[in-house]
Amino acid sequence: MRIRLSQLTKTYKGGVHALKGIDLDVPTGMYGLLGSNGAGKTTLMRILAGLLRPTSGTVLLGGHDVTTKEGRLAVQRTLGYLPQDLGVYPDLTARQFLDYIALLKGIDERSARRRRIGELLEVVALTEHADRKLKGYSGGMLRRVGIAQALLNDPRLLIVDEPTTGLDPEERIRFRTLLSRLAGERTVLLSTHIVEDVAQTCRYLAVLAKGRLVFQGDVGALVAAAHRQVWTVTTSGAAPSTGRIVAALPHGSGMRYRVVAPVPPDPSARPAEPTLEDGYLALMEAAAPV
Ligand SMILES: Nc1ncnc2c1ncn2[C@@H]1O[C@H](COP(=O)(O)OP(=O)(O)OP(=O)(O)O)[C@@H](O)[C@H]1O
Repeated sequence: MRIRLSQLTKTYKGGVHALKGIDLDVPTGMYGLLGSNGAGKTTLMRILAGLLRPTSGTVLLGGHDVTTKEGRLAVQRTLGYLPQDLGVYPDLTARQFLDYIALLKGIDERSARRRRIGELLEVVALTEHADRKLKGYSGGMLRRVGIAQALLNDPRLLIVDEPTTGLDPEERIRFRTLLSRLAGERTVLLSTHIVEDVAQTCRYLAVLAKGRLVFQGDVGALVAAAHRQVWTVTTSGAAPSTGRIVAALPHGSGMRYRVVAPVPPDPSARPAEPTLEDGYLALMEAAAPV
């Protein structure tokens, strides 16, 4: 399902400008939305999910304008949302919890619910834990229950807000692989501040900084934008005084620094091959130099 945003703004009561004139076009497949804390990601996700009204602008999901009541109703059935803070009932088992959400989503027929929940427990690899109470689940397992509830209505658009925060490395990799598998013909919009999650799963991404869209395009273009902006500096110990240091490793009797800066941070600096993280940091550096 294609997403088209035009001139989208959100100003909260009290005057916080959370989104400032966003124009964005999201194709089908897995799409990353990167931004630091407070950049406006959750605000954007909640507007897309129809839970928050924008101050101005249009939001088209598969051609329906979700800023109108008719548009929201039209897309409700084709949208799945995993919020940052999904509340669960700890005394329910995963199967009971999913059954309860399926009822809320209007899957009235008991056998249809049972079948769908069985399928989804398989998809998220929780079948063997399905009859355990949620209070005994790890963070990663709870996140997978969250995905299962978002998939109950087989949505064409799946919105996931910072799903890997706080997960251990194995769970993070497992979770993002699951999201990639789900993408296929769906649009999966992954909002995160973890650059590696986007690098490993998305071909396209957008970057938000302080409510503004500062990049949209393919991952390769953001990496390429950091060309000749990433440097290796080897010193006897002292850190370079300009640029953003992204790594510092002991090297012989001194130190080797990796630095993101628009110009060489030191006469001895050598250009280094950029990664997506470097591209992201170079963009942030340009938006708000340290
Ligand atoms: N209900 C609200 N009322 C007033 N200001 C808000 C509200 N919700 C968010 N904000 C402000 O809007 C800005 C964007 O917040 P938002 O939660 O969308 O960012 P985010 O990128 O999701 O951040 P995080 O990664 O920390 O969740 C922040 O300055 C935040 O303090």
